[in-house]
Amino acid sequence: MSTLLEVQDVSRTFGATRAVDNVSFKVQPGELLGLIGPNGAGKSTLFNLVAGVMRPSGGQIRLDGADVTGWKSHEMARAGVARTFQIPKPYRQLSVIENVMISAFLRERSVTAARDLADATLTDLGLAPYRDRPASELTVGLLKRLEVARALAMRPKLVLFDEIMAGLTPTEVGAMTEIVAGLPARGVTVIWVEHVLYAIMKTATRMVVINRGHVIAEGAPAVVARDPLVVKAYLGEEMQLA
Ligand SMILES: Nc1ncnc2c1ncn2[C@@H]1O[C@H](COP(=O)(O)OP(=O)(O)OP(=O)(O)O)[C@@H](O)[C@H]1O
Repeated sequence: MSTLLEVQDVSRTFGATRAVDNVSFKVQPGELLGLIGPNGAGKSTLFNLVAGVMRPSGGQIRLDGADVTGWKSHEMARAGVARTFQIPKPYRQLSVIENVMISAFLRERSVTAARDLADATLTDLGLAPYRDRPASELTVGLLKRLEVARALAMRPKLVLFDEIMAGLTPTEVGAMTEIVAGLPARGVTVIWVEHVLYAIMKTATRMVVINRGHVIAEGAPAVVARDPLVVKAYLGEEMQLA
């Protein structure tokens, strides 16, 4: 199978800050890649670069073998890359279904087809009971789900999840973990930034760890959890994964 995403020697500077510094990694179709690291490590910047929100200062990004470096976010969305934001940004006055339909229109032209795709996505995410509520009435946990639904209704090949577990109760984390874990089987490859480590470490098929803009470790969750560099930079102590 050919590589889905290749990030090669990618950098992004903000003045004197090298937020992302010569980062390289590859993602294969069907992977669930966890991206972790301390606050300020460069994770969100990396997402912004892959999603076309920002241009890299250097390096190359390839999607399905094509050079997409510097593409804008709407071009990346059309090419199959969707993302969520750390702070959900729904259209608060619109209903849940309307919010998801806006994403569905990226793939569907008719209102009926967009509504069907949005309804199917809401059902998958357990949001069907809230279909006609204004987004402004949702709890934090449901807003996070809506954020995920909006990304998935774009029918992406690759989805970038940015801290979708933040603020969720343990029960909600469990339900969201199941949703994320089921995506590769449905043809959606995932890169997931998360500080809720027990959820990401048990779900990801591979981890990339960044610190100060650099990749400091890469590999299976159980291996990364014991890596001395990762322990020192981020974990504080070794993580035991069952
Ligand atoms: N728009 C910007 N302008 C200036 N500096 C920025 C900008 N965005 C990020 N930075 C800086 O780049 C570095 C990386 O930030 P980034 O938000 O990518 O880290 P992060 O790993 O996502 O952190 P967190 O886990 O807290 O979300 C930080 O030093 C940050 O202050």
